[in-house]
Amino acid sequence: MKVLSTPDEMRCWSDARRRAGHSIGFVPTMGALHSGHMALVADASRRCDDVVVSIFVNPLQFNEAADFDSYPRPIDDDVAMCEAVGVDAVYAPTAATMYPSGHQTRVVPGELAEVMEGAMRPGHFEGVVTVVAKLFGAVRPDTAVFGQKDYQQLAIIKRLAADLDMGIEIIGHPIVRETDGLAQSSRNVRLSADDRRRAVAVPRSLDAAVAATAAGATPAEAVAAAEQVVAAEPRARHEYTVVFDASTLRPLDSFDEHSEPGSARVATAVWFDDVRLIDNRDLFPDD
Ligand SMILES: Nc1ncnc2c1ncn2[C@@H]1O[C@H](COP(=O)(O)OP(=O)(O)OP(=O)(O)O)[C@@H](O)[C@H]1O
Ligand SMILES: CC(C)(CO)[C@@H](O)C(=O)[O-]
Ligand code: BAL
Repeated sequence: MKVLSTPDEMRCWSDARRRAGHSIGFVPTMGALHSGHMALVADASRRCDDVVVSIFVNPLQFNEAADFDSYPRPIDDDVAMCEAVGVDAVYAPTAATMYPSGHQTRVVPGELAEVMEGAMRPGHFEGVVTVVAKLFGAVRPDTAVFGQKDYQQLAIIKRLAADLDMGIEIIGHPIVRETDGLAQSSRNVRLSADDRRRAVAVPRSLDAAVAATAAGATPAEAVAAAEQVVAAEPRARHEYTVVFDASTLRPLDSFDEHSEPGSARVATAVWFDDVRLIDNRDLFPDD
């Protein structure tokens, strides 16, 4: 497995693979890898001949300096994990390589970035879309796999690839959960043992929204059912719960045209101390 650290090295590797007739699958990450990331890698390797994983904690997408500083960075473990599952190349540039002095171009996302995470984290998606465009430019993948855990990010990146004619297939991989239902996330390691147990309130709140919807609730009632579960957990600080159209991400007032699987979702953000957890679910699951 190759570990590459500049865009030129990355492009050169990728061009050679493509000349050899290989297709390239790409999994962009910020490191602190867990089995959720490994599921994305497995997905990419089923679809493509070679798999590239990028590891870069992108300063441009952090709207809080403390969150950036405390983001876990176990780079040696991450590289070992990639090697163990047969990743072909890790792209791990430094911030100075990605954003050398004089770097000034930004990619601006559209309306999809204005709600939920975009409303709560000003500038976040401009940072995400800019770095993903740069990573795509260095890796030049045929296919890129993103997690549905960051559902809004996935929708925005699908638009990025389509709107900028990138010719890259964007795949959304289902959320990988711990046995108690908590979505796997790099930030989970920052929860205390007690908060980790209590954090199950986050997926349970989404379960409550799904159950309420199945019982005929309106979107507002489904949100209230979810919020009630979080409110019952004294260590949790609720930030938002939204029921939205799965394609446009617009909040829903009614389910009149949204009763099919995949048509409407619920998303939430909840804090435990200084750790912010996000999660989302299909409101009309077909299982
Ligand atoms: N539990 C999961 N299931 C599916 N995909 C996931 C999961 N966790 C992360 N991903 C995906 O992995 C990719 C890289 O995410 P990232 O490196 O930010 O990890 P993370 O666990 O989401 O960390 P955090 O949310 O704490 O920043 C993203 O496409 C993300 O959606
Ligand atoms: C896509 C991404 C790697 C861009 O930094 C990041 O937002 C993430 O890990 O989801
Ligand atoms: N996985 C989302 C990246 C972020 O929280 O910045």
